[in-house]
Amino acid sequence: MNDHQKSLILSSSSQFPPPQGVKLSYGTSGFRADASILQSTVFRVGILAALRSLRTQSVIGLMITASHNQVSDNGIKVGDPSGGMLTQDWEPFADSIANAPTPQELLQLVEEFVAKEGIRFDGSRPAKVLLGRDTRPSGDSLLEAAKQGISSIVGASAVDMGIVTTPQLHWMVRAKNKGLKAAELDYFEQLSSSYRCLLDLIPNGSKVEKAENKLVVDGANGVGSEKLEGLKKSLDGLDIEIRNTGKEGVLNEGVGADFVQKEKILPQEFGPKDVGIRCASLDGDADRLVYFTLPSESSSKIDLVDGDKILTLFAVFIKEQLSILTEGGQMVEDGYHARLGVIQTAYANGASTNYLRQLGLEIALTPTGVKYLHEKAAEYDVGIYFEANGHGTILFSDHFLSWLEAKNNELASRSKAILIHKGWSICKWNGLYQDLPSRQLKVKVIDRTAVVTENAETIAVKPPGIQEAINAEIAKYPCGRCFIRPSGTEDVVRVYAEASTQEAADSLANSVAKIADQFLGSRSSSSV
Ligand SMILES: CC(=O)N[C@H]1[C@@H](OP(=O)(O)O)O[C@H](CO)[C@@H](O)[C@@H]1O
Ligand SMILES: [Mg+2]
Repeated sequence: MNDHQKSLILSSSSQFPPPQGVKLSYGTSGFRADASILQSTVFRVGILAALRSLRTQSVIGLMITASHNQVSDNGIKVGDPSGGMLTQDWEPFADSIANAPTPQELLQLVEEFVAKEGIRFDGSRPAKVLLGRDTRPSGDSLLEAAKQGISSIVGASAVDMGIVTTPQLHWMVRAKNKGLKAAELDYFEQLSSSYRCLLDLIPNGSKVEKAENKLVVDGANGVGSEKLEGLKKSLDGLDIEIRNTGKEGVLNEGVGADFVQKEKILPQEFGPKDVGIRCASLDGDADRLVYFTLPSESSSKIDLVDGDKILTLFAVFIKEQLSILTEGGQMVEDGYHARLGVIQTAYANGASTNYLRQLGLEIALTPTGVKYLHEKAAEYDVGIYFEANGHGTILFSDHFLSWLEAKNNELASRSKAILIHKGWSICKWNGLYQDLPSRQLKVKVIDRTAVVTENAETIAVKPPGIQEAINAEIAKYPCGRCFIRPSGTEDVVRVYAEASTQEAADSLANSVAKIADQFLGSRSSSSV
């Protein structure tokens, strides 16, 4: 690092003093806090992104969003060259620079890290960072802070992709690094043409009834609604109505995937007229999707088709596809066995895990957060991961894809039979298994980091004695399951409970919330 570079970091960072008395950490999905205290953090993550770009000699993504959090919060997360999340190896550096009290200390941390990582400033391939943001009003000024951080690294450039969804930004970063077209229209084109390819596998058009074709989407009053409007234009034959577009309501307030999944009631703007119709909810940055239907006009209680059910549908379908390929000993002939893995977190409904296990699937459990699930899924030839709240995707290994390409003709002619065979409605899909009743609570404690967990967050090892107290409660409930963990996106401890009836799940969650209060010191608790 030359003197010019050092003085650039010192002078620009003096414009962004860190907030006093606050310790931020790169949580489940980047930094999140009240937007008013994030300028300095976002500026510093801008520096980190430019360094990551130099280190990987690739384009890096920065997304300014607080997803499902309330509108006054914001946050920032880094996207790695592959389109995934920032490698976890860099998170300690993110934490340390975010909390460095002075420009001099910040510079020292950067210098040490640059030396450790062997980052070179020879100008051969300058840093490039793609920036995206959700619809939060604080997004504009945080975007400026990120740009300032990026331009504190000599030669680095920031490309503003505007208001985009989180999946769009990840896709754009990946496409850029593969030398492919990476504009928003290219994204829509890829999604719609892939969808058309799937439909083309069904001879004589779709078997789905006209009424089943209608989909009403709750856009969470966020970015997803506008983007879905754009995508709709290139999607023929799908009858999509979008509500909660943000023109009137407030982001994530009584709307969106997080609300729907945790409250299990209709979001705003939905009502008795929607009985029996297939509905879906996105979250604030449109990287979560859950489906639901309203079974009866007399109540706003919904039948939820959550991330676990989406995962199950994919798992059933892909397992069938793989077994077709095995028929006739084809895979054996090749000496190749594709490994299919299903990845869940402790929040997965126990009934889904049982169902998947009965199908003979290999199931892995990771801590909460896409970064953990994605990493685990990448260990398989086909890795399917979903959080119960609707984050997820399917990963195919390069090896599997090239093997599949070689078998292309064979697969195309056989897979038609499977799709015709299905022709499922949302009710049929939902009926794959019955969810166990569950309840989530948040407990506001004095210091949530006092809770330390193990075994994919299913056991609290600190504070001492808390797990024993929780176990004693669980033992009182048939089919009871319960765990606590500190949230990585909000200043709360989360309680999750499952039991054989809703009353029992509620009561177990409430008792364990009280235990959390007693051990950790409460600041008052609330549901969901
Ligand atoms: C119980 C729950 O839904 N937790 C969510 C939530 O994380 P917490 O660390 O629980 O606050 O936000 C994450 C990011 O959106 C998401 O990945 C995760 O599943
Ligand atoms: Mg989100």
